[in-house]
Amino acid sequence: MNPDICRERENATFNTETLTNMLDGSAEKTRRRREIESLVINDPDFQHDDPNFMSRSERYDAAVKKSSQMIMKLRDYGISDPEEIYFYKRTARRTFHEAFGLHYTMFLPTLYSQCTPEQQKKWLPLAENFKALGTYAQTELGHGTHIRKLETTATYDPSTQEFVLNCPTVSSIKWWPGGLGKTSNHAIVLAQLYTLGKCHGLHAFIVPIRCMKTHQPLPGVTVGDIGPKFGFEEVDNGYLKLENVRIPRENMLMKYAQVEPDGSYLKPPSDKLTYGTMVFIRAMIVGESARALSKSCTIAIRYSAVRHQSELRPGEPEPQILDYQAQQYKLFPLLAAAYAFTFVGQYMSDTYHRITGHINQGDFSQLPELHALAAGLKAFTTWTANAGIEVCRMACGGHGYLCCSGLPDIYVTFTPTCTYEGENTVMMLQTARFLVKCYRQAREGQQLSGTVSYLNEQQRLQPQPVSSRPTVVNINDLASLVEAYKLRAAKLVEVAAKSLQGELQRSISQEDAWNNSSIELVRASDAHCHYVVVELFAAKLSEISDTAVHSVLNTLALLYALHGITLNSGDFLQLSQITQRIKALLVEIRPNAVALVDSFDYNDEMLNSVLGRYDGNVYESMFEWAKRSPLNRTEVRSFIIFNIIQKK
Ligand SMILES: CCCCC/C=C\C/C=C\C/C=C\CCCCC(=O)SCCNC(=O)CCNC(=O)[C@H](O)C(C)(C)COP(=O)(O)OP(=O)(O)OC[C@H]1O[C@@H](n2cnc3c(N)ncnc32)[C@H](O)[C@@H]1OP(=O)(O)O
Ligand SMILES: Cc1cc2nc3c(=O)[nH]c(=O)nc-3n(C[C@H](O)[C@H](O)[C@H](O)COP(=O)(O)OP(=O)(O)OC[C@H]3O[C@@H](n4cnc5c(N)ncnc54)[C@H](O)[C@@H]3O)c2cc1C
Repeated sequence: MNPDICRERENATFNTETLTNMLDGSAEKTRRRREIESLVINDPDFQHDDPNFMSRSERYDAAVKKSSQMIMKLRDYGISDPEEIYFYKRTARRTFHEAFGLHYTMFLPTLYSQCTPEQQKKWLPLAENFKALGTYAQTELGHGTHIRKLETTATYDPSTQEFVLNCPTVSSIKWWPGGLGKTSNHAIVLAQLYTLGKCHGLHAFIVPIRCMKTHQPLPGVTVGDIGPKFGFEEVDNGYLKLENVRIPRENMLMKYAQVEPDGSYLKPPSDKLTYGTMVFIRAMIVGESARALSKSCTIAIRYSAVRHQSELRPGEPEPQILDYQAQQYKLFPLLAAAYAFTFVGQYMSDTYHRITGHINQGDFSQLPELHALAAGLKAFTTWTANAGIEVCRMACGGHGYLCCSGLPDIYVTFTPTCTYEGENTVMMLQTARFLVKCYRQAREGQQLSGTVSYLNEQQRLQPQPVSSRPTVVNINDLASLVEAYKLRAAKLVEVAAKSLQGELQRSISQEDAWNNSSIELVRASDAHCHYVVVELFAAKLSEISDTAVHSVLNTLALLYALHGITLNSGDFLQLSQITQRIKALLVEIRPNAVALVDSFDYNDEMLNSVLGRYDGNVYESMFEWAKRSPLNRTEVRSFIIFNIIQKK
């Protein structure tokens, strides 16, 4: 064990196991999670070479093999709890996505949430036994964001009681769905529904695309892989062109909207229920932001504890780079954000399941807030985590740029979360739409609830415009900082609403007024989400009984809130002593930095990083890894070329 990393662990002021148990929910949950992870770690079937040493085709084949092995092994172990399946798979996946990812994350959830009981009876056994292997095909070459303008059509033929699916133009070709290119034999296809000559908008259809026996594309189906990407190399994101493909009427997901045999259309209680799967994934991505950022912090902070470089004081030995204030200022606010997003991810998942429970009982009243919260937090956390992963990579110097550091793979796998499942700017504008509506309701005296109730509060406190009020902050008191973030959010929502109002008074259209206020609208959503994150971090602290853990997390929460103020100092009254306070907090966190990342409890296999190894033996591991590179399988590779050059 590297002596530096040993010393770091000896200096910690709290028990990492206590914090790990808190993050898992209990000591028993930690035990069970580790037990499941060890099933993968000790399984020779999952000991394979680094995918970075493979070609794209080899990576895809290996991913399909791993997905298949996981299915069989989970069955053999009798593991069926979704959370335990997730622990097993994320250990086996390491940093990468799996070939059957879309089947689990979107195809199955769509069947669960949008099929009638009769349709579930038919499709769930097929899908749960992987006979029907599916994806979610919504995006087209011409449209990803603006889904009301998707062009694929599903036209009902009452004479045969079938839907005829068509991609009428090149821009209507389905493009991007994960697992579509080579893996899936079915797809949930989002298409404009036409019946009795009328268009009823976007609906979901189960479309067979490959023969379940031969896996050959079915008649009228053109399908394939869209080619190499920035990352996701083991995933066959694909294209799908449908030409007069007929499916039975019963293949339209009819839990909310129906087409009768004669073609008559029965509309849903809300036309946004078709968008439900997207809300689910957005809500889940918040937790993914926490995991990607916490893994990156684990790697960068452990490496910074064992890396010695330069000279702090002449004549002294080279210090650990973690002792540089600049290195701490890079990494510790990200460590604080990783903990904040861990708690927000738990809150978002709980809120999603609570509200969808009400929706399943027919109460749709909280759907707007769920959509706004999931959209905003997905954008806010992925933008922060995306940038943070890059900071962690660069904080590791040249070795961070090596694939064996794990950081490039974390980055290229995580970065599309800022785009897929709702492009982040678009999502922030969706949240802003909800905030402006709530602001107007508060102005009219309506009582708001949930995460926007502060808009009432600000109205009651003082009738004068919120934006004119100074932000007075006690920088050592988290409650005071939460109030500052609340006031900032209220201010920026008011500024956005007033910008809209001002635009409208110039008698331009609502749409142009909206577009001309987009900057204020996005900033209002960002401030709202930032307040929600700070508020939830503070609320979590009140649940922690262990004083040592409470103290170290309180320090992190203060750092997260104060650092956020310096990043947005224009919105807060710039408090000169904030920087000094931040420096003092960095010093307070320093002795606990490694223990705090240890508490995330990532085993080396999942971390997949020679820089972030638990034992800190970095250099030896880097050299061993490099020697396994395919280019090193022969001592000489281009001798012929050198020969030609030398002969000239
Ligand atoms: C099983 C374990 C799972 C674990 C998973 C964990 C993590 C996940 C990790 C990885 C996932 C792996 C792969 C994922 C791959 C990615 C897959 C995809 O990308 S699928 C495609 C995603 N595409 C999109 O997200 C499209 C984005 N665009 C839209 O959603 C819409 O076009 C829009 C921007 C929202 C605009 O819609 P529309 O034009 O219809 O609406 P507006 O006119 O703006 O507003 C009208 C009204 O509707 C409300 N609303 C909009 N959307 C929703 C919604 N989803 N739910 C509820 N309500 C909605 C909106 O608020 C307005 O209301 P009001 O103001 O009251 O009028
Ligand atoms: C790795 C990956 C996996 C994917 N998997 C799937 C999948 O499985 N199934 C599927 O259906 N799709 C999938 N997608 C597609 C994804 O959902 C879309 O790319 C995403 O919804 C963004 O849409 P777009 O590509 O059309 O971007 P665009 O909307 O064209 O975005 C381009 C720019 O336009 C801006 N913009 C667009 N509209 C507005 C507006 N109203 N106001 C202000 N600015 C605006 C955006 O902010 C952005 O800056 C995947 C994409 C990726 C990268």
